[in-house]
Amino acid sequence: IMSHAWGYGSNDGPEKWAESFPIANGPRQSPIDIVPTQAQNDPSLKQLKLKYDPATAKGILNNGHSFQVDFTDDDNSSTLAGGPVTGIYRLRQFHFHWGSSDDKGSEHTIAGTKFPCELHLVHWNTKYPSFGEAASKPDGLAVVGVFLKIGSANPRLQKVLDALDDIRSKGRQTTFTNFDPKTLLPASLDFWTYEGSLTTPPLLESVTWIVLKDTISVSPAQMAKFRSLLFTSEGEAPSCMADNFRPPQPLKGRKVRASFK
Ligand SMILES: NS(=O)(=O)c1ccc(C(=O)N2CCc3cc(O)c(O)cc3[C@H]2c2ccccc2)cc1
Ligand SMILES: [Zn+2]
Repeated sequence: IMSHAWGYGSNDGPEKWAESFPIANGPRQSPIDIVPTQAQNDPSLKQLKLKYDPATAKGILNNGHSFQVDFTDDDNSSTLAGGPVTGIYRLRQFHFHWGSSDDKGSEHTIAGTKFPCELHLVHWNTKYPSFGEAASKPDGLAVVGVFLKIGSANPRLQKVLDALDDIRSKGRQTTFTNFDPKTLLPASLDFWTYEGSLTTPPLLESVTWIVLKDTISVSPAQMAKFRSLLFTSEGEAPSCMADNFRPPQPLKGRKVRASFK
């Protein structure tokens, strides 16, 4: 069968995904609206341990939905452990979701507040042989979410943003080496956590979400750089890559825990 081309437009966007991916209406879908006053502090949550080796950075790709920086994941050089997870998860890639204007763009929201951009660092559980295997298991993936807030220009984003000129259209990729994603994280690793899913098709319910409470800054000019990318391939009528976010999904009884008071 034709692989269903999904997107973020009115004909192929989040309101249509359930037609090809019925799990879109499942019990543990992401993102969600996080309501801090309803999150329960869990003292049993361990400190988040992120160990990233800049040498594992490999390339940067425009995949037609976002852009992602890919990492070599054939050993435990770049890993996540602690926090809400058991065992060791390997960093696979990071990517972003953003809006066409600064008043929207994030996938998770905080008591209804939207941020202009959200960073996702995707890790897979090494108890499984590969990312693809892990992606279909309930404890297969762990994604760290970081909100970007409009403020002063963030110098740590610059290397990523400068690479976007080479991957303007869908399918373009270029090498991207010697980059430490830890430089993209806020000072505090305080987090909320809940059991959820991929926020893009196939929407697999395999993600332990770890959403950081603190934000990192991004300037309006830097946001404009994100919006200079295209959803479309070279030769197609150009369509600006923006509003590539899924709206919050029903909590369906799930508990959100906080690592902090
Ligand atoms: N937003 S998110 O939930 O953090 C997310 C995490 C991982 C992925 C991911 O790495 N992949 C692999 C590349 C890919 C390409 C697609 O065109 C697509 O529709 C989905 C993905 C997902 C994916 C993950 C797991 C199984 C299949 C695909 C995507 C989104
Ligand atoms: Zn994402």
